[in-house]
Amino acid sequence: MMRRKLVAGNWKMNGLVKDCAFPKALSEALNAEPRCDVLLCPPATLLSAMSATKPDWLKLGGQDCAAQTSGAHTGDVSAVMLADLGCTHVIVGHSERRSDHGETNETVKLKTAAALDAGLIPILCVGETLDERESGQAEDVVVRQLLASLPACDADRIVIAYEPVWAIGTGRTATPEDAQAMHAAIRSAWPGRDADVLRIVYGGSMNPANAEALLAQTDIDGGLVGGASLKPQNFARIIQSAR
Ligand SMILES: O=C(CO)COP(=O)(O)O
Repeated sequence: MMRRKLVAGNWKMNGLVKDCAFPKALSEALNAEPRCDVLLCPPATLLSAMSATKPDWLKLGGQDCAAQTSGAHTGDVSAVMLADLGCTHVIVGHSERRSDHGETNETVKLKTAAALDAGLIPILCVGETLDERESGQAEDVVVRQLLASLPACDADRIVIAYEPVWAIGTGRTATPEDAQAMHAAIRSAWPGRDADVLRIVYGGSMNPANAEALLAQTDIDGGLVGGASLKPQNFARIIQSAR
């Protein structure tokens, strides 16, 4: 099964209006249209401006969405609002949302369902802590987290991001072999019969130096890139390593 790779940038809480020049700089750094899907998830404040100026091949996504569609939820942004701005994807259940905002698997499941209802492709994040890995429970923890956060869904309507918590922003990456083993475990745990079309991307200190080896693994269908997506040159080199 050939799954088209997806390289996504998660800017987290970084980026000001001046950074809307990023898509142009990225196009220049790439030189040619990418051979994989490329997604950028800037902060919600920049989505409208970027949506107006981005090239067609660059997809836009939110970093989170509310579980509800609209109403009295001060400060929240709904999946419908993201779709309205031209977003095609939204990250849900990132470990920073789980820890900063106390999001549970149940919350993440509702948000994932809201994204699907709005016609967005959720990028559902799962990952173990260092303690969980060192005590040999990583695969069990991740599979349990996935099944508890996943609403009924076809595999071609969702992306799973495996992001080991200990690898996020630490400069410490999972080895290609460990990441491959986890991605294979996620694929075997997929509850539907369509697991072969499920895209599973890796996140956690992915950079231009380690991307190629990670992306060459059979079950690694792309990357969710934090820090290295902030500079057009770095992000372009990761995109170029995805074939
Ligand atoms: O959390 C991440 C992407 O969602 C990964 O962040 P870093 O690439 O900065 O480690």
